[in-house]
Amino acid sequence: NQTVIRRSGNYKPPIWEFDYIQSLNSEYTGERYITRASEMKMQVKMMLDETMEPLDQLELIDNLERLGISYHFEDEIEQILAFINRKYSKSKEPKIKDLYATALEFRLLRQHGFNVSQERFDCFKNEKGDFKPSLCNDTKGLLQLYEASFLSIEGESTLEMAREFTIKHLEDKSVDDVHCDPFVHHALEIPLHWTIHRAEARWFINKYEKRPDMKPILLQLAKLDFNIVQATYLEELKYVSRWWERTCLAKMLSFARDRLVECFFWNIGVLFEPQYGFSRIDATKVNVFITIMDDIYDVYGTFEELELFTYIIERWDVNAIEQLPDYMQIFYLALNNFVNELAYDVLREKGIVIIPYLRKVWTDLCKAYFQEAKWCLTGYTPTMEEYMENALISISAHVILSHSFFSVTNPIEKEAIQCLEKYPDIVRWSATILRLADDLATSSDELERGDVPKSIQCYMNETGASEDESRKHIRFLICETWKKINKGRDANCPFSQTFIEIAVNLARMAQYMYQYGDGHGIQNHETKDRILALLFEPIP
Ligand SMILES: CC1(C)[C@@H]2CC[C@@]1(C)[C@@H](OP(=O)([O-])OP(=O)([O-])[O-])C2
Ligand SMILES: [Mg+2]
Ligand SMILES: [Mg+2]
Ligand SMILES: [Mg+2]
Ligand SMILES: [Mg+2]
Ligand SMILES: [Mg+2]
Repeated sequence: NQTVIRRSGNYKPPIWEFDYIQSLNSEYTGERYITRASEMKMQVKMMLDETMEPLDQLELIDNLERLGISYHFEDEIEQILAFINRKYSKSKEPKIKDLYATALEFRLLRQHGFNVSQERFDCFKNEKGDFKPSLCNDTKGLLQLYEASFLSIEGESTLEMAREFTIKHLEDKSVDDVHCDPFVHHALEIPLHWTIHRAEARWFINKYEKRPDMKPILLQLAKLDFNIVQATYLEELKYVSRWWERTCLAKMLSFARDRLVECFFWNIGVLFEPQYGFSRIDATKVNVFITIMDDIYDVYGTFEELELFTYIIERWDVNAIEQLPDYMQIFYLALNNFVNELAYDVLREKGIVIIPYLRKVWTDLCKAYFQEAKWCLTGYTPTMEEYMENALISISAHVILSHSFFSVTNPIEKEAIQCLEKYPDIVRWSATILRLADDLATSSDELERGDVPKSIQCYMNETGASEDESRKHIRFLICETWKKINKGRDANCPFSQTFIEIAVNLARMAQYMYQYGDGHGIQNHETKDRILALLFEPIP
């Protein structure tokens, strides 16, 4: 047979090898730490009960959330916020005029699903309807108004104006005064509403320690809980790393990205609560299979091989495996085994057969990949609409979220599956942010190596915009999609709050992973440092 020319992704080997991962141990797995943490949680529960002043309650809740320990006190927090929400709507006394308190209360209520109106900020506008310039001296208030503005939905002009007003004045501060409040730099990097819990906790714990009003019990519980949860993650990582080693897929498919730790890391952003360990392990396997399949289509497979592979996957015909080239045979069998194992666990625990649904999402993914391969082969640049219709599938969010849905949902209701199959809004919006954040970070390398034109290039081709203008437009689309996510929370799909949070966290994790370029494929030092801080190094 003629020599086949194959592209290469020039991917570097993994930073952390199997033996290193297996050598990792955390002291925080001991029973005594769990006991100690439970005692401290009781003290914090009492603190929540004894705090009566609304602003103190709001600040305590905000600190618990930023310290990463609010998930232990969800009921108490909901009760306090519901009371504050009821009280506000009834109270006759003049509304609080303090921007900091108003914005903090607004953000926390919106974050927890209370539909409070943006009109609360009208008292901070002048007769022209602009925010009073005098506010730009109130850094604390500006910061809270900035964070609150990211809870906006479409058409909320006051919050849109608040975002522009606060970004302008906060950027001026961070440029003028290098030693300005580290919270300003941190906020301008990523707004709170878009950050993942574990990353914010790791950063905020250090800052909280230096605060004059720091409460020692909160700091100690936050550190201990962070380290206990990290020890849980480490055991899961070692477990799934043994699975990965046993498959030998990294060796046999050496053209693909070997990124087990990164594939696991995605899941501490998406599904961080300790009790979801098995879901994180399965979700890591899903990410590993997607990453390899993506490289089979983007990098290594010849067009004929891809055509045959797509044909066989569409029929999910394991007997036809003989027709595939060796590297596709081993991959397909590994994927088939994984799908069957997951389906077996769900049948045993939840009494429902999910094989047809899993095969469908993998098939849809392959067809979307093959569509991109055809455009790449013919050199066709799709319109933005054509590209996005296909790229919302090829970014694999529906595969990731479908597996998570079956893993965390119990009982699994038929109408929820039917809603999931129709590619519901919450999945589409999460996919949109994942796709756009991915393209912003990975498209330059992908085009250099040879790949389908991505959203940036499609928009440039369609509108004549420059690359900078196109990237700005993509970032604008991410903001607009967040407004849909913010509104869509009370969508009438019968999904659990847990699943909706997972879908929203996938969007957050995408922006986090791609914040400084391709953190997944190129393994930039920011992602490496973050993995060390969140996964390997306990807080001292
Ligand atoms: C899990 C993922 C987010 C999905 C598959 C691997 C990824 C890290 C990313 O990889 P990429 O090559 O950038 O995907 P695409 O741009 O080729 O669709 C797309
Ligand atoms: Mg939760
Ligand atoms: Mg790719
Ligand atoms: Mg691809
Ligand atoms: Mg990409
Ligand atoms: Mg790629």
